[in-house]
Amino acid sequence: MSFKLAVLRGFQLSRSLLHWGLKPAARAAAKLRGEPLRGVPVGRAAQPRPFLPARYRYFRVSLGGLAAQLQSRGVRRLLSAASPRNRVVFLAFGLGAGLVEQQLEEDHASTAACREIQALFKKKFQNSFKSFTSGYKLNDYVIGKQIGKGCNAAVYEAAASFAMPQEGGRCPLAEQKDSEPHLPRSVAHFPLAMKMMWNIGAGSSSADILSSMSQELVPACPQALKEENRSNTLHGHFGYVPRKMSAHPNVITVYRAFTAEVPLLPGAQEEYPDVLPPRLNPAGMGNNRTLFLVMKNYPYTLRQYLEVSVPSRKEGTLMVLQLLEGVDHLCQQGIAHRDLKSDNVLVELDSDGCPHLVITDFGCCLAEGDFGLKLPFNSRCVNRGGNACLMAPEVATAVPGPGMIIDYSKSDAWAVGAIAYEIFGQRNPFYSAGPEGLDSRKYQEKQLPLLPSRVPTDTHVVVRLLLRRNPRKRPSARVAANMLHISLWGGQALDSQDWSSMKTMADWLLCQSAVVLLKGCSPSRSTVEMELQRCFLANVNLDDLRAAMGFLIFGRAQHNF
Ligand SMILES: Nc1ncnc2c1ncn2[C@@H]1O[C@H](COP(=O)(O)OP(=O)(O)OP(=O)(O)O)[C@@H](O)[C@H]1O
Repeated sequence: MSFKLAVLRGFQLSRSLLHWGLKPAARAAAKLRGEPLRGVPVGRAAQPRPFLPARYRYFRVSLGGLAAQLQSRGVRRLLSAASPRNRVVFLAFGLGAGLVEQQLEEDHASTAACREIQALFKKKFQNSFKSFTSGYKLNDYVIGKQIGKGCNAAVYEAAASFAMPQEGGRCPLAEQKDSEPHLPRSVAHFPLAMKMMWNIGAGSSSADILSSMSQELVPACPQALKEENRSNTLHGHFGYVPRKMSAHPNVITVYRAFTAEVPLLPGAQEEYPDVLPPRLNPAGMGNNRTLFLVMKNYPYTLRQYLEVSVPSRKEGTLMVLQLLEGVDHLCQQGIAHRDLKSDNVLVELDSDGCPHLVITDFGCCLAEGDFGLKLPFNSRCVNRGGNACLMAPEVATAVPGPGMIIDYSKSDAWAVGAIAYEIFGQRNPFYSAGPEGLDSRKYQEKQLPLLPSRVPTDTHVVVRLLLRRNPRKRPSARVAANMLHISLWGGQALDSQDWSSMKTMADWLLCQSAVVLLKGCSPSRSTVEMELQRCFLANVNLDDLRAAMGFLIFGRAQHNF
């Protein structure tokens, strides 16, 4: 090996320490020098880098040990005794190890900055709910016409005397935004939506109904249930207590949930006679009481919205990003929606006319306290979720058996990838019948159709990565969301910079925080963009950012070939 090459190798080896073995190496070095370990969270540090192949992980640890030894006095003594040629090679190693130290310092500073930024933005999302003591009876509401229907429920527009729009158009229960002029008239006059579940076989006592329809209560706010029902659920009176979720701008909030006798609502005899109780239809099979859920009334579902509008490039990306933020929020709370589709996403327009998306209909969700996002799949009777077309490959291909588990931690993110085609004006490839249609159980990634050329490259990259068959090679919703945040707001500042430098990233994050804080101070309304930026900063984490950057660089490189 030539002298120059040896020096270069020494330096390169130390650089790879930086890249792959940074924290273990630095820990070992600090330990050898008897210094206390600072700042680096242990659990996080132990996680493998996204592109470090498993076979190199052992190597990472040994490189770490090597870096530590380079710092030790013994090696320094060895250095002084070595020939000039070897000394230069050792020095090159030393320089690299010095860089490890420097990078570690940057890491400490960036981790601390991330923590502070998170704390600043992690305020609880307020869903503009005002605590009323009423709204737990059907009689509290005026019910208008039917606005939707699924396989399990009919949804009606509703208003409540205690929550009617007041002078100036403000509704105390579900606060109207300044975008009211965009809304169809009925939404302004009926600010609420009432979902009446169809009850076949769930019994007629409140406890039985709440128990068997408990998934619908997952997005319910703490005041949604009346005190006695709340304490029943809290004390596990029902066999199964689903997780409760905190509010999020991209997830529906159920304001009220109560049981009542099934009324004869407009269109009932014509549209769903079979599920009515015999009291209303002698041939009906429904129970006498059922569950009612009160939510905000949204003017469109995503499917309806896309039938009448073509989102711009940026709006399309913001829509995908909102779905990812909503899904990430669910994952963080150990909940998988399992039935994401454009009918289960509601849309309203913000004050700038940008579509604001919320995920709704939790009837198929997985929200069990014991297993989190992993479902034991030991029998065919276990329900693996809703809509089979948009079932992620790992769910659709799972075979039941002893010890089998379905991991849902990235399945909703996969569905977002499929819905992105609809957002960008194409047919969802997993819906189309015929030779062009793809089957999530069998498709190959190269069969995925290209998105229209107007779609930004990074968005294209994210969609393709989300639709990877192997969940281990697929980014999580958080990482995919970060990729879009970086692409939307980091581009200009960071394109020309060295992203591997944590300092560059931390500087950018601090700038973003300042911008969002300043925008938040202005009396103007909250917009989709502002809300998304707040979400990003509230969840900012160094490892997820690094992973997002890694995926972006990798995806961009692939896209250009
Ligand atoms: N909050 C709301 N605001 C406006 N429309 C709504 C609202 N909630 C539901 N809808 C409308 O009602 C339809 C049916 O609602 P939902 O999907 O919750 O019922 P479901 O019977 O549980 O559906 P599925 O067949 O997917 O199980 C939706 O597709 C939508 O058109």
